[in-house]
This record gives sequence, C-alpha cells and structure tokens, in this order.
Amino acid sequence: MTTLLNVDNVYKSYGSLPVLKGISLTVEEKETFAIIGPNGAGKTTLFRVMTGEVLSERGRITYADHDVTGMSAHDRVQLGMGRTFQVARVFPEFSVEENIIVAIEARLRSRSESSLPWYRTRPRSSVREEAGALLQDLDLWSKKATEAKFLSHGDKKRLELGIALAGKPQILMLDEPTAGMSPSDRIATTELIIRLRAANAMTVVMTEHDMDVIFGLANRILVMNQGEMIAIGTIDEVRANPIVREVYLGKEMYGADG
Ligand SMILES: Nc1ncnc2c1ncn2[C@@H]1O[C@H](COP(=O)(O)OP(=O)(O)OP(=O)(O)O)[C@@H](O)[C@H]1O
Repeated sequence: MTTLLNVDNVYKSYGSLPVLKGISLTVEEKETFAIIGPNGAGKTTLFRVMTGEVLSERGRITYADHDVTGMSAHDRVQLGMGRTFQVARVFPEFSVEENIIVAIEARLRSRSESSLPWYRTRPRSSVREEAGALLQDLDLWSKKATEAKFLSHGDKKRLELGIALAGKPQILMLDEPTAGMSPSDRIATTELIIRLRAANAMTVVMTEHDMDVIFGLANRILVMNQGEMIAIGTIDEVRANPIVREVYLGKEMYGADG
C-alpha cells in the first residue's frame, strides 16, 4: 500500500481553546478513510487542516510526497485534492450542465491542458462530451438544463460531487456528504460514491455523522473526542474498542445487543 496523505502530530487552537491536540493519521491510496466523533470533537477543523482552509500550528502534512503543511487550499486542489462542503457550493444561476462545464474548464486551464482564455475555449465539444458523461454517471442528465438553485438538496449535493469530480482529483475530500438528506437520498448517495470511487480509482477522506453511510463506505475510521484521537482502525477494530464504546457511540453503532 502507498500512503497518499500523512498527517503527523497536528495541533490547532481557536484562541485559548485547543481543538486539535496532536492528531496523526495516514490515508492509503484507494482507501476510504472516515473521521467521526461527537459534536465539537474537532472533525471539521481536522478536515479543514487537511484541505488547507485552516493551517495547523504544529505538525506536518504531506500529500503524495509534497509537504503541504503551509500550502493554500487552492494549491492543494492543483495537486489533486478535490473537495465538497457541508453546504453544497454551486453556481445557483447556472444550469446543472454549465456548473459542470465551468469546473471542467477550470481544470483544463489550471493544469495547462489549454492555454486559451476561457471565453475562447468554451464550449468545446470535448468539454460538453465530458460533462455529459459525468452527468450520466451522477444521474443528473435529465436535469442538465435546470438552474442549480431549483435543485433539491440531494441533487445539489450530487452536483457538487460532480463539480469536485470534474477536477479529476486523486483524493476526494467529502465533508458530511449526506448532511440534511432524507434516508432514501442517503442510500442513493452512498451507492453513488461507491460507484464513482470504483470508476475513478479514487481515494476518499470523509467526515460523516450517519453510521450507515460510514459502514457502507469506510475502510478505516478515526474516532475523535475533544480534539484527541480515541481510536483509529478498521470498522471492526473501532467497534470493538472499549473506549469508543464508553465515550462515544452507544447503541447506534452496536445495535440492540451492543
Ligand atoms: N472558526 C472557529 N473559531 C472559533 N472556534 C471554533 C471555530 N471553528 C470551530 N471552533 C470550535 O472548535 C471546536 C471543534 O469544532 P469542529 O467544528 O471542528 O468540531 P466537529 O467535530 O466538526 O463538530 P460538529 O460535529 O458539530 O460539526 C468546537 O468547540 C467549535 O466551537
């Protein structure tokens, strides 16, 4: 196995509040790694430290052999780290298809696959074709002409996933991909991520509250509590961990006999 992302002894405080107290983890190529924990545990802060939206005060982060510790979020995206947000970020006035096209064009420009300015490249037929294929994969083809602001919550999250995929990331960072979704949308989104992950040979890092989604997707899990790591391992290892049982998850994780 090849390590793609390495977080080594990372600390972060907000004012006098320590939020990350020495977090270390590795994410191996093609695995899905989930971060879980109760509210306020520090999951989102750790996620942001990994994506570069927040810089850590101590520790080191490497991604594909690059030291990215002090690197901006934008530069990390250029290296192949794609991400989605808890609240989907799409261009509301653009159609579904235009949102995807803009994202593909951004990739083409930033990776020097095209040297022309955007207004001279669009809409190239190859870009339209790529957008069409992605929309089919996302089951959004029938809504391609719909303005994004009119999409349901689930479809908006799906579109945001497509925007991230249009950047052809090597690692996809998903911040609560099923937040606010109905149970049926959650199942559909889990299945979609499984499908897209296989088709694109992607590594995934995610935060998520829903245990069914975690169990459906993750290979390994980090459990956090109050800025600390309380367990890290496979689903079975984490389930069997007595500290996790005591501190955090309770019945939901173990079923009625747990
Ligand atoms: N920008 C900020 N400024 C000050 N305090 C913050 C900031 N962001 C987070 N915090 C605090 O840091 C702690 C950890 O927050 P964080 O959002 O990382 O936890 P979380 O595990 O993602 O929680 P949740 O499950 O509720 O999203 C909380 O006490 C929170 O109030």
